[in-house]
Amino acid sequence: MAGYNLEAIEAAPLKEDVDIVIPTIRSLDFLEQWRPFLKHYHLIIVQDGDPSINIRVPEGYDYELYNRNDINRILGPRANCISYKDGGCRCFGFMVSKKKYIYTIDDDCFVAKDPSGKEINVIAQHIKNLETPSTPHYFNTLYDPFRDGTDFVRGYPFSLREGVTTAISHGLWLNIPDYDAPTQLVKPRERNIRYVDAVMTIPKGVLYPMCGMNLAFNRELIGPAMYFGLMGEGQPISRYDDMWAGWAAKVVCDHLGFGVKTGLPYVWHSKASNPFVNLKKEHKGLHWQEDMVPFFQNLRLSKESDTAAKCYMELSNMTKEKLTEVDPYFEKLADAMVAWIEAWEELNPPVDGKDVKAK
Ligand SMILES: O=c1ccn([C@@H]2O[C@H](COP(=O)(O)OP(=O)(O)O[C@H]3O[C@@H](CO)[C@H](O)[C@H]3O)[C@@H](O)[C@H]2O)c(=O)[nH]1
Ligand SMILES: [Mn+2]
Repeated sequence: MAGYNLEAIEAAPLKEDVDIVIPTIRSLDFLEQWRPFLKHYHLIIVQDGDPSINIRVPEGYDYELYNRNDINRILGPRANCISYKDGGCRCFGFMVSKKKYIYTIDDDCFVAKDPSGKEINVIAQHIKNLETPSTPHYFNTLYDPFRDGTDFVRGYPFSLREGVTTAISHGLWLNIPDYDAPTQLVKPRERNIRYVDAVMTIPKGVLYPMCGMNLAFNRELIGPAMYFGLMGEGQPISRYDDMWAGWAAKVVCDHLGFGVKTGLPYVWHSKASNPFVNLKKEHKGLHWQEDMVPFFQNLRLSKESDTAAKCYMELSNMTKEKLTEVDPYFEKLADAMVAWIEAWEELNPPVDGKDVKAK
């Protein structure tokens, strides 16, 4: 696609502009294998669970590490908005970063190979996805027209070919797919071995189940809407952290005129979490998603909400108003959403008194 120097994006991995956020309750040994691709980047590690455990960060990495004591110290009374004993604690890392882009990855994901056997540079592909426009208003049947060797197909209106700024790049997984507990239970041996060489824009008005395992986004544009909710210990729900963030961030992107892509790059997801444990953690979410998804599908944000933070405050009011009838938990979640935005704004004061506004 003319006008975008994809070679240059590949050669320059934007190391000054990207932070890598890793939530972990296990070990960081997986970083040994990632060294060729991740060693140039700054890591923000969010250690979940017992803060007295010392976790080892493999040699040579530049990193910040936060445990629960650090989160409590930095956020004070607002620390309650960060989940405990749930991968959703990763969003604390989004808040303390100062970079334009975030790449977040789970600690059981490894370097995947493309069908030619070449190791996949996840950051290079996510940056390509993010630095080229999305096309949410009309579907291109040859997928992302901004990739090398393809373009807009016949019948694609020229007025729409400029596209919109991309805010989210959702990458996929080989080996262990991101299934819910019931699907894991009935297909314990299923593995994803299908490498689909495609990136596509998720159309405007369409929601999707966003997985936090291999995800990149522009935190300047959409960071405040990437709240992974209030889940885990002390809450009636877990493992819907990324789902909540994905639904909210998509409606905010649609409202502000930003795009969301899904597809490449792949990671190799190594570990199947225990489906029985997952069922216990997820069962309320399995019921509530039948209400949460229509809630996000039907809501309309106001014209006055012209930044991600303002949209998110409006979403918090709507959550309280509409979802509390599903369960009183949603009132707590709505309050946590407000605390999240207040904490975000304290740690990320608007530059020159201004937030990033919609186009
Ligand atoms: O209490 C916890 C549990 C986990 N983590 C860290 O979060 C990620 C993902 O955890 P895990 O690999 O156990 O979960 P999966 O089922 O394979 O992954 C999917 O579930 C999602 C919902 O939480 C998650 O985003 C998906 O990728 C690992 O890094 C764990 O160490 C944690 O911090 N606290
Ligand atoms: Mn996993």
